[in-house]
Amino acid sequence: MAATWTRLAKCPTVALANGLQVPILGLGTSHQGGYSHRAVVYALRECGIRHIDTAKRYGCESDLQEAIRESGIERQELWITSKLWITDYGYQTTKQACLESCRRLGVDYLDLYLIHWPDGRSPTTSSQEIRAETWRAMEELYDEGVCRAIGVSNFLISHLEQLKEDCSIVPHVNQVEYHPFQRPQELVDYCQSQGIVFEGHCPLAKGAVFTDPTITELAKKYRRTPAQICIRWSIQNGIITIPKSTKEERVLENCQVFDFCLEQQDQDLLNHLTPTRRMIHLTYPLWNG
Ligand SMILES: NC(=O)C1=CN([C@@H]2O[C@H](COP(=O)(O)OP(=O)(O)OC[C@H]3O[C@@H](n4cnc5c(N)ncnc54)[C@H](OP(=O)(O)O)[C@@H]3O)[C@@H](O)[C@H]2O)C=CC1
Ligand SMILES: O=C1CO[C@H](CO)[C@@H](O)[C@@H]1O
Repeated sequence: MAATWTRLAKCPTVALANGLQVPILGLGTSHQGGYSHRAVVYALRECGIRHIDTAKRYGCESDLQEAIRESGIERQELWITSKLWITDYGYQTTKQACLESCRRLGVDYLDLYLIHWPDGRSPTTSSQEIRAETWRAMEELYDEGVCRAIGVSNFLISHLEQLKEDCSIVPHVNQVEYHPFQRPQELVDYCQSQGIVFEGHCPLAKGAVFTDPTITELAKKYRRTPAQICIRWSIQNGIITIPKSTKEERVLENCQVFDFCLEQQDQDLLNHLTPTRRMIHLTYPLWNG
């Protein structure tokens, strides 16, 4: 176990526009597939994970408080991201939802708070208006120090362009689906040009990439698993990645990605892979740029 910790202690970070450093590898905690207290404690205590991605929607913020407490890891050593769910969009509700997430997590600040999806739900206001109002509350949460960084998730270029008209703080992060089958390069480039850090979610495409012949061949070549190839690929592209597993042995496997390197030709292969399967969030464009 100590060896893994040593490797993760060297886990690179990605700098946000305000200078904060985000560990490039985090742990996802989506409700899909369930929550495992043991896996989270194991990730923190035994694997050296210091970055947790969660959301009100996942329903596990209170469980995470318990896992963090049990891990014994100090608050200031952790990077905790949570997200505002669509039913809370709006000025007052956003502020309240953030404080409630903090309370459930047992923290007095979040490292990063994201608007989970671009489309809020309100019968009376247009989405752009809701987003602007919501963002104003996010900016205040940032100014008040409740959130050390603020951002968005699943925003397309059009959403970011609209938000630009209304915001005084540019989102620090845009968290979007990113794996070898879904490579929104135009969006990645746009974010970079605006000083927005692009973060990848769903890095294993929930397992769909594991049977791809190119990925399985690379796994054989490097004597690694398909999951490790995908995680390493994201890291080598400089993209923050947050795989989730409820199994301790897989959490460990997903962390063992700092002791090998994909050759440039193999990185390029994955950067140009033709997806063999359509993935999640089907309402979104399929990117393979
Ligand atoms: N902002 C957003 O809208 C979204 C954010 N996210 C975030 O990204 C995180 C990761 O995405 P997620 O949707 O969970 O999916 P992932 O791409 O991380 O895949 C998770 C699935 O892969 C399995 N798995 C994990 N590691 C391995 C391994 N080494 N070998 C084989 N199978 C493995 C898991 O099963 P098992 O548990 O059995 O190991 C689980 O079924 C989320 O948990 C969430 O935090 C995700 C989707 C949308
Ligand atoms: O983060 C996520 C995980 O699951 C949700 C579905 O309930 C998604 O909407 C979301 O993007």
